[in-house]
Amino acid sequence: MKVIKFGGSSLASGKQIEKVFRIVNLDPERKVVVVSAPGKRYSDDQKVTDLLIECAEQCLLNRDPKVTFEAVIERYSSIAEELALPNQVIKEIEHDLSERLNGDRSKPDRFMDLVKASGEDNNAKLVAAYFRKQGIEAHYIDPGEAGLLVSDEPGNAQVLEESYGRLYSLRERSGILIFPGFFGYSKDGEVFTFSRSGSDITGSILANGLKADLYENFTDVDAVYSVNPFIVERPKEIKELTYREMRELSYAGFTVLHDEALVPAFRAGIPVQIKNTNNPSAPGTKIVYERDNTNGPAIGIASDQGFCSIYVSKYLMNREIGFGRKLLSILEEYGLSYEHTPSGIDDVSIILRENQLSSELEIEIKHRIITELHADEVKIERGLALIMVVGEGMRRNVGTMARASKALAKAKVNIEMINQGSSEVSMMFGVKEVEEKKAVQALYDEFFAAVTV
Ligand SMILES: Nc1ncnc2c1ncn2[C@@H]1O[C@H](COP(=O)(O)OP(=O)(O)O)[C@@H](O)[C@H]1O
Ligand SMILES: N[C@@H](CC(=O)OP(=O)(O)O)C(=O)O
Repeated sequence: MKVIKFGGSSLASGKQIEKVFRIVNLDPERKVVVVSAPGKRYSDDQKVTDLLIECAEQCLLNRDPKVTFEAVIERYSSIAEELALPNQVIKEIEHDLSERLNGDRSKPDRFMDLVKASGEDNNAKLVAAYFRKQGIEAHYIDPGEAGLLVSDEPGNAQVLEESYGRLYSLRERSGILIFPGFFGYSKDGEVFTFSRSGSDITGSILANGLKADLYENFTDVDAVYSVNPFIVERPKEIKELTYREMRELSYAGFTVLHDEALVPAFRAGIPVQIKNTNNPSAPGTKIVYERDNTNGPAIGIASDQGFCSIYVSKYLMNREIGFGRKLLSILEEYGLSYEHTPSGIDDVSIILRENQLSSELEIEIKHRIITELHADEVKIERGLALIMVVGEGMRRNVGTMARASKALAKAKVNIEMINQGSSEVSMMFGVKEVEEKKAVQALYDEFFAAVTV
């Protein structure tokens, strides 16, 4: 039995949903279909989830959401029209969304989640109606009834362990099960969504809960490429990679799969296959526990912008017990989360997402580190990009760091910081955002030019 998830790009129009129907029907093992909300039809189109967020924001500001509300309904209507679905389907969607928008707004975060979740919920109902119209037994599944329980963290929910056992009983249901992605229910029966792109997580949870043989994730690219195709032209496709490699890469910028979507499948030992809805015969990329290591030290290079570093130096820092703890507890007091902490004998850098650090907060934190920790120097640098070179092969190949730094030097990219992950499957380079493209290209040429991935 297989769980198959379709992303927003695969459900953006009636034509796309017809492809989804054909793909599901091609393989009788494809029983559980997880759907996202309709995504972009072309590059500057709007995702339904973004429209819903706008709608909820307008309500919270006591503004009339009419125009945005109509834009959402128009997206579903045009899909229904293409698929020749009865108007009743759209009437129900309209009714559902108005009810949500007229609901309790006293807890804005929860209100937002309830509205956001309607994107996938209503799309699942629409897709199920289409499958039935095509003569296939298909059922919309309510995640609450199915037992998908999550923590009550708005916009950032986590699955609760007991969900897995409950979801298993879905195996007994007949027909194709159309399950909305992106959200679950708290123990109090309220809707909470995962973080953005979280339908990938739903698919993985279901694969685990139902003990599926495979979790197929259908998107709009033929494979996971060794580097973001927007940075390097026609990069090499990855045929197979490990959970660990994919987790590092998705966390560091491979948006093709949510970085939290691997753990549930990994824990149950279920392989994940990435495939293209627009080209389903392409073999895609398989994510597995172990792979043959034939491609040299690196399998992929991911990068992302929007980081800053807090550099702290103090003579004899190495001898001061508790310095690191005190430093991190200052950040903790302000609720800041950090990504990396490369360190030397007398200095340490803390890398964090810069959108967490306003200029007022920057001044306050700097002041506290100097006065409370008696640091010699504190420097905050913004506009950094982090580049992650990832590969299980690094453990076996000597000199990978030397090759990477030499390639960056040759391209005249200044390395702001280096961090070798303790997992030994990744190394991180911090560079100025303006140098990101050049740096990624240089590393790609170094590690992939002569390699079959
Ligand atoms: N290394 C990579 N390999 C493949 N796609 C990538 C990579 N890095 C970023 N992407 C982007 O991920 C996109 C697919 O993910 P996403 O937009 O979330 O799709 P979906 O709508 O199917 O959920 C691709 O269109 C591509 O632009
Ligand atoms: N629709 C939600 C969840 C999701 O997973 O979407 P997509 O499959 O289009 O990335 C979002 O946009 O965040």
